[in-house]
Amino acid sequence: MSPAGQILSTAQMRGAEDALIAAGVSVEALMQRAGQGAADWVWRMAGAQRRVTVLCGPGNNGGDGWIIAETLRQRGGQVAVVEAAAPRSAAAQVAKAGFRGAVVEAASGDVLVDCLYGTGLTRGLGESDLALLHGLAARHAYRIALDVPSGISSDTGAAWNDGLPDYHLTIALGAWKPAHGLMPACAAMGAMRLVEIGCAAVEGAGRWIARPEFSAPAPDAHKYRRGMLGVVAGAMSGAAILAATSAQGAGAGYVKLFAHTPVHTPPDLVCAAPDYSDPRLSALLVGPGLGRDAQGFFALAQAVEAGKPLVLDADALHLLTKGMRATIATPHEGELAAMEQIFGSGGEDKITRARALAQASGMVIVAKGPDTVVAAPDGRWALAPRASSWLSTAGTGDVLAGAIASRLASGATPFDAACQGVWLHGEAARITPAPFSAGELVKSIPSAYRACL
Ligand SMILES: NC(=O)C1=CN([C@@H]2O[C@H](COP(=O)(O)OP(=O)(O)OC[C@H]3O[C@@H](n4cnc5c(N)ncnc54)[C@H](OP(=O)(O)O)[C@@H]3O)[C@@H](O)[C@H]2O)[C@@H](O)CC1
Ligand SMILES: [K+]
Repeated sequence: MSPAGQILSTAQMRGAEDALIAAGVSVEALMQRAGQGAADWVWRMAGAQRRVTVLCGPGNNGGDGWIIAETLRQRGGQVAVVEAAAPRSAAAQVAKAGFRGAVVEAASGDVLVDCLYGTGLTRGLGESDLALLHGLAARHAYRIALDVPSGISSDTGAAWNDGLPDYHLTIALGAWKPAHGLMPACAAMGAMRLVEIGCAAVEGAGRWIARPEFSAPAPDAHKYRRGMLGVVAGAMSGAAILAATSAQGAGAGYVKLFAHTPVHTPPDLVCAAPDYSDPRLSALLVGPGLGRDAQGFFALAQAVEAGKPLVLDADALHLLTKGMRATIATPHEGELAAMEQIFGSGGEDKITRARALAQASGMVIVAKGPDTVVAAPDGRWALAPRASSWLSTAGTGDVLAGAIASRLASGATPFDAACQGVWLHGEAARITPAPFSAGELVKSIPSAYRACL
């Protein structure tokens, strides 16, 4: 994997930095790279006209701040430093010694650069740090967080303190961190930019879900070769029809609705009684609108028995039993908790939880929500880029499940199918005029697909 998009925990980031240091790069040189790269972004926002205040804490995040301040000063920027605490590390002390500008007690200005704490924060901010941060945040209209906003856990995205300021820009250093994609932290980060410092690819790193690349069907393609998906309908057939419509737009050549009683479907969607013996059937989706009664359980058990690549969503995730094998599951928070009960897994944050559940269940887990995590049983994991908050409406999960199942039926590996479906869903939301219903969202799936050709 390329190091460019990798997402590293604090421990992995330290390892990557240690590897650079072992290869002969000094900590001071790394700090210069990080600080100067960040200063470029601050300069883009502030230029020479706007007054910049850099808040420097005791660690290397503060060290970066001193370098940012000096870099801006040398370019002719108006910059002052507020020193929350004296630097503790040798590199940060060198950085401070290199600053030739003004150090002030309290400041107002146009742009605040928060370099109070970065990845080394181990507990909540104390009262004086909080008061300083709040006061400065209130007196600066534009706020930039360096690496991560001070007061949040870089590994989990949790806030150590209540009521932390929000930011217009967050500049990640060296690599992305889990907090850049996890709630609640990522909601307060504004735009996000990365400054590279030369880290190599790290084993076990996460990655961002990126736009997939698809190609037009081969000249001799036919509907079965492009993938045939069966969507199992249950008590509420509307949800299954929505998922099936999404699947039709996401690449599968043939989508069939399996219903025990005839359902009125659009003209291009075939409805038939469940028959899983067709060897051309390449994947199944069960769960949207299934119902949680005995009939729902029977339909789920039948689908599992078919032994096809299988996507589980919604009610199927509540009916699931430990022995049932499936390929991909797409739980929201409540369904994730229900699955954790079934498989006996858990964890502190969403990435850990999704990875633990993937390992315990043997399925690719799409832990969906405002911060969607995809995790595979082999340890791979990925985060979805921030998606439209208008997705918080009924039926959008059915659209997602349909898109993922369609990619699986089309021949993508389970992990890729999950990531591709998540991307198509996010892109469809981006291009659909808001506010939208799930029915409007699903109409944008083909356009999202087209963006990948
Ligand atoms: N290493 C490198 O090569 C590079 C690192 N880079 C930069 O370094 C940052 C990570 O640096 P860091 O590890 O020094 O952590 P950082 O968050 O600045 O401060 C930790 C200090 O604060 C203290 N402390 C912790 N919590 C506290 C609290 N609540 N209240 C009070 N004190 C608290 C803690 O000491 P403690 O009290 O826990 O013993 C420690 O002294 C990273 O985000 C990036 O900006 C880049 O320049 C690239 C090169
Ligand atoms: K910070």
